[in-house]
Amino acid sequence: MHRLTLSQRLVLIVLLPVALLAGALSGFLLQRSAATADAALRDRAQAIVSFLAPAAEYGVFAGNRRALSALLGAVLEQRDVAAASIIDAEGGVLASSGRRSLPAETVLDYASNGAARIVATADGRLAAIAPVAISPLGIDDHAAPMADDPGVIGWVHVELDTASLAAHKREMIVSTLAIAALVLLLTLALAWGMSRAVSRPVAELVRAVRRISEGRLNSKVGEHSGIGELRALQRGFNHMAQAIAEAQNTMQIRIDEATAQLAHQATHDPLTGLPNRRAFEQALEAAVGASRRASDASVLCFIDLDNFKIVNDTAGHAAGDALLVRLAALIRERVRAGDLVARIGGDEFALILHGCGVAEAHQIAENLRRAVSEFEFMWEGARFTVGLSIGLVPLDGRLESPGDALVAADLACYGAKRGGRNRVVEHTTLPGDSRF
Ligand SMILES: Nc1nc2c(ncn2[C@@H]2O[C@H](COP(=O)(O)OP(=O)(O)OP(=O)(O)O)[C@@H](O)[C@H]2O)c(=O)[nH]1
Repeated sequence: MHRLTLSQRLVLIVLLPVALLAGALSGFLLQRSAATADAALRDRAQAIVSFLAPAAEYGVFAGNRRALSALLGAVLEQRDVAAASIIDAEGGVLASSGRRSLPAETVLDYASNGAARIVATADGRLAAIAPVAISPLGIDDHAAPMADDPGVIGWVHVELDTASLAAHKREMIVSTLAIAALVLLLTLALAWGMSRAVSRPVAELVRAVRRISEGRLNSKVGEHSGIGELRALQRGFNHMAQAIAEAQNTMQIRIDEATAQLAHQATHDPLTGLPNRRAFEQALEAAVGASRRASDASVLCFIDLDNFKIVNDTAGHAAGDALLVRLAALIRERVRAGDLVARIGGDEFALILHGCGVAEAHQIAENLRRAVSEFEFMWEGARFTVGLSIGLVPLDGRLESPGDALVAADLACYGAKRGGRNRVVEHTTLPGDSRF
């Protein structure tokens, strides 16, 4: 039973009681109708002999066999009458018609010992026996003659064939079973339709829940169930699935934003928004590698602000911060789109000028230096100017590592500081060289 599907269970729930009821009702009706048919046949047999006995009185009394035979001929024309006979009080057959099942002695036995007037014979007939009595009043329903009544002068006996009764019973059984089968078939069709109306939406919901649990959150079900409660369930499910999908989308967007923000924070300077030292070191490693592998030349510039500390000390840290932001933008505007500008320390910046010759790099660096030195920073009425000391190193494949490149650029910048600040100095010797 536990292996049955929902649909099969629903069909069984409806069909079982109906089948039991149909069986019980059919049995009851068949029994009742069989009993009624039996009783009707017995009544007919009784009625025939009750009519025949007084009619035969004169013939028996007079021994008029011809009249009695004519009487029996009329009786034999009655429906289902298979045989009839009239016997005298001693058992002598006065008239007989049809093929009798009960011999005269047996009829006399039944009659004389007062046994039932209606008996079933061995070959399936129904026999009715009635006395023929001399009575001025005839056969009286209220005072029927008894077997040992001296007025009894003979007996009439009629045998009814029960074949048509049996056929009638068979017809009853067949038609009752056919009606029961029809009722069961109709109930089955109805139960099947009902169970499908319930089980199909439920199965669809189960499939959708499974899809959602597998991560397919856009799963929906149809909202066209004919059953109101199920339709409400379908709508509710779709709203719920949509809410889950939207919550998931919102969450994913926030996760993506947070991830992007974290990635940006990991590689950018929060004050100026420029790539930070970490991003710069990665870019420098790539540039040095490219210069050594494919002679893909670049130029590294190490930039240190001149006299920046004065701004901090005079106008405060916030002023220093604001100046750093302005200078970062100023530098960014003056290099090419593909060049890298990074803030790698407090007042230190670095440039990687990709695919750039030394002469062009000098031009760019000089342009920057001039622009910064000409820039006047105003803060609360005070005016500040700063300069740039720039150390320039060609990444032409001769430097072995990013570390070497950075040391060389730092040294060149230091040279610019030593040379009086606000200038561009190119580093021309190699690491390992005694002058490096
Ligand atoms: N406002 C601000 N100041 C910073 C920041 N990071 C570093 N500094 C300051 O920048 C200054 C850098 O020192 P120095 O390079 O010696 O100052 P300088 O005046 O430029 O000296 P020279 O390079 O010799 O010209 C220090 O006073 C630091 O406190 C920052 O993020 N914001």
